[in-house]
Amino acid sequence: MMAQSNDFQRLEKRDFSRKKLKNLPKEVLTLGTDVLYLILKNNRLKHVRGISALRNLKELNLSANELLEFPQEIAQLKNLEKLYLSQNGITQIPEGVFSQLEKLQFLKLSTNRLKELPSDLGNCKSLQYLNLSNNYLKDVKVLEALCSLEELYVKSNKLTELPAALFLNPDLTKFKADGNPLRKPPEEVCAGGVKSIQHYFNMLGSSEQCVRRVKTMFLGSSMAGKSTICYSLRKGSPVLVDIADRTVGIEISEKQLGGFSFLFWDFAGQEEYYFTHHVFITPQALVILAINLASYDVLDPQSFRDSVSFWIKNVQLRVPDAVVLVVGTHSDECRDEVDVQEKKEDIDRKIRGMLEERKANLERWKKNLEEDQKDTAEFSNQLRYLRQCTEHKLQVLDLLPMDCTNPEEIEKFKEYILQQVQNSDLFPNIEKILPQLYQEVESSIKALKEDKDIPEHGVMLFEEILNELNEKFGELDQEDLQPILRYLHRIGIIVWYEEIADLKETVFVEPSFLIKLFKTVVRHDLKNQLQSISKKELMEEKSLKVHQDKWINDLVGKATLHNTAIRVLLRKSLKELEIDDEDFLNEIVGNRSSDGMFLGLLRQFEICLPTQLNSPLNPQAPDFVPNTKWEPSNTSVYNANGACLFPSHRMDNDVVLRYWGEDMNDNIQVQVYFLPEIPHGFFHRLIIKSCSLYPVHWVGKDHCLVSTGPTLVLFREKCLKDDQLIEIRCKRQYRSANVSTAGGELRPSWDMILAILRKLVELTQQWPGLCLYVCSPCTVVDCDDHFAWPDWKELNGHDLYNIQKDDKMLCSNGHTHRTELLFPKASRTHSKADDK
Ligand SMILES: Nc1nc2c(ncn2[C@@H]2O[C@H](COP(=O)(O)OP(=O)(O)OP(=O)(O)O)[C@@H](O)[C@H]2O)c(=O)[nH]1
Repeated sequence: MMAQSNDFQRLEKRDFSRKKLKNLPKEVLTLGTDVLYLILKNNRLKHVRGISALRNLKELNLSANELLEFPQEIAQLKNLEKLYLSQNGITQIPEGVFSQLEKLQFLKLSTNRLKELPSDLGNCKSLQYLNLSNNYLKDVKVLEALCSLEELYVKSNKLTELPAALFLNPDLTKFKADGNPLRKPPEEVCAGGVKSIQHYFNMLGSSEQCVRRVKTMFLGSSMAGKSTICYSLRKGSPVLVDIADRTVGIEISEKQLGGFSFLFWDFAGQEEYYFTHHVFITPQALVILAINLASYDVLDPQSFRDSVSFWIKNVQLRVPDAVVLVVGTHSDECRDEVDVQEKKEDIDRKIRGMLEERKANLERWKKNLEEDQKDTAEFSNQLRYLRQCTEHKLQVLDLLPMDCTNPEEIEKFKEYILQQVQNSDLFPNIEKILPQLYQEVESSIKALKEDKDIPEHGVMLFEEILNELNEKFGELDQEDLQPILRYLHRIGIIVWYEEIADLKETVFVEPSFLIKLFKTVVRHDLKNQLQSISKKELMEEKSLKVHQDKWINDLVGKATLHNTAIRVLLRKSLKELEIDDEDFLNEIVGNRSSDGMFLGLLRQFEICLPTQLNSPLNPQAPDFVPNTKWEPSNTSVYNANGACLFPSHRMDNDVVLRYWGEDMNDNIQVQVYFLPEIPHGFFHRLIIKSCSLYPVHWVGKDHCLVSTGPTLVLFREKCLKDDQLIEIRCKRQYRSANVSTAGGELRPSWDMILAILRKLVELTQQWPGLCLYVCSPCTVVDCDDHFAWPDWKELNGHDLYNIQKDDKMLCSNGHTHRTELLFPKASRTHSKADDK
């Protein structure tokens, strides 16, 4: 009975993916009415003539092919419930197809070249899932009629407005629209989810306002003159900033100039603050890059790297669609006009060179892929992805020399900025439509700060803000305030982590206070800070000199900072900020039995890794080694509960290499290449993310080792022939001869590698300008060929084990490999597909 039903199912469901098909083979066309599910993804199909013969099809998967025209015959597949057409080059959908597909529930059309939708798409009354992301759509009004829609994705299109009626449908619960030039509702409202959008449209009904806001970020090395320009623009005349008033972290302010509202973010130049940038650097921004011309040296390549290219690459990775105004400050301190001109030309030329180089590198990657056509599916997937990367265009304007002490030049600079933001080629959509209430709440919060109705640190309970605002607005309730605060958080005016249980009641009305707090532990001179703790300060946390010595030793030796030390340092810096409200201090600092808000924030920002201090009974402590007798490395004088590991403080890889040993040729290996480079701080965050999955881990400077049971996985930063990459390696476990050596044995290794890869890909979301290339190298000595991973972009939510079907793979130099050593692959006996 069982066998019969399996046969029957096999007839119903046919999988022809990755067969390098250019036409539908006879074998498919003659399947007739028996087949219900047909998978043709990852082929090279340009058309599917004859498909209408498969009249009973319920599911058709044509994703990742080379279709340029929508296959009209699909209109005759009246039983179709699921249709996949993503990753093709379809430019147009004819009218009259979708009105025929009454049973269609699922439609995936992402990553095509659609500019318009057919008007009869609205007739698909059964449609529950629709994905139109990565197209060129300007209008989705037709979707209003889709009354059963539950999930809708329209990311990365050209949408400026969303139809309000779409959100009247109570079933629509999942919606994503990032990467669109939206004005109504603005992207920041959409990021808050369907409920926020519904609230926005409800509020808009009564009144609306047009806001022309320019998010302006001042970047550049320390002392370049960022604060000077920012303050001077605000005041309208030169403001000389005292060195003692250097920016700590970030300062946020707003200024009305020529009908535009400029929201200024003045970032501190010191590298220590770099980790906070991702919180504030947002899409569609104007970046003012300050470069000190007086100290710039045309002959020293390091000078360009430190003061220009580091920052441009940073912006390019984080905000690939930004406009960068380059300002050469301190021109008055240069030798003469000729010197200024020479430096200007040098910087402009080198910036152009840099941007060209990135383009050329992408082209080189593309060419490599084109030459390497051995597996067409992976080739076209990677190529499509590279094409997407090249679509981002960072615009860097020529350098403007400036003497920030000269009132005329400040005035000229103001005019220059206004001229640029009015240029619709550079800033196509500065206008945003907002309900009046959103604006009113924003200005009321500002007024509360100015009138000192709230404490200077700006840390408030949600309830407190609501009460304060209610005095003004009367009937404002929680449901109204939530989406508005969500929006202000996305804009960067406040910080509110509503998704974190411990923080959801707290709103940071002064985001810069948060960064000042981080400065307590994120600093180069942390050791000096620990040394400077006084006896009295130690006593407050019931600590002794001997503890202080241990804190210093553990910081230097293990890059860990004890939680008690953090509490002492934090208490000290809060006092320096003149915060003496004891309840508030306790809430932020915490105590021996409860963590305090600060530790939660450190975790949220992924600045450090919470770890346990050594304890004789704790096999989860950092130096526990699997399969060996557990012995504590020392018996701590201090047995408080926890500490934080700062990967950036690690100086070498000794501890990692001690447990890893030698690299072996039979290691399972995956390489992830980064273009243009691995972002600053990326690897440390990857360590923090990965180690939180595996409590047994060892952290080094640019190596990290994680383990579960006997399985060890190493990942490290590397540079190979000028290319930067992260390599993930796993040691093979060899079992006794009577155990099958089929793929199942490799599953624990692949599971760990995939877990780290997933974290890596998750992290790259914060750098939309980054290009990745994922591959497994040929492991034969001296062979430099590699096997590209076709589906790494689908790491989340897909079972990669079932993707590769062949048992063996051949590299271009003729070396044969078992597929399960190169890709996650289910063994024949364990394949889920076979079970189905
Ligand atoms: N002579 C002259 N001095 C300038 C000019 N621009 C800035 N300065 C001075 O340079 C010093 C540093 O300027 P800031 O504006 O604080 O520099 P910053 O880039 O904000 O520095 P960080 O806060 O450390 O990131 C201050 O003393 C300014 O007065 C300029 O064009 N000419």
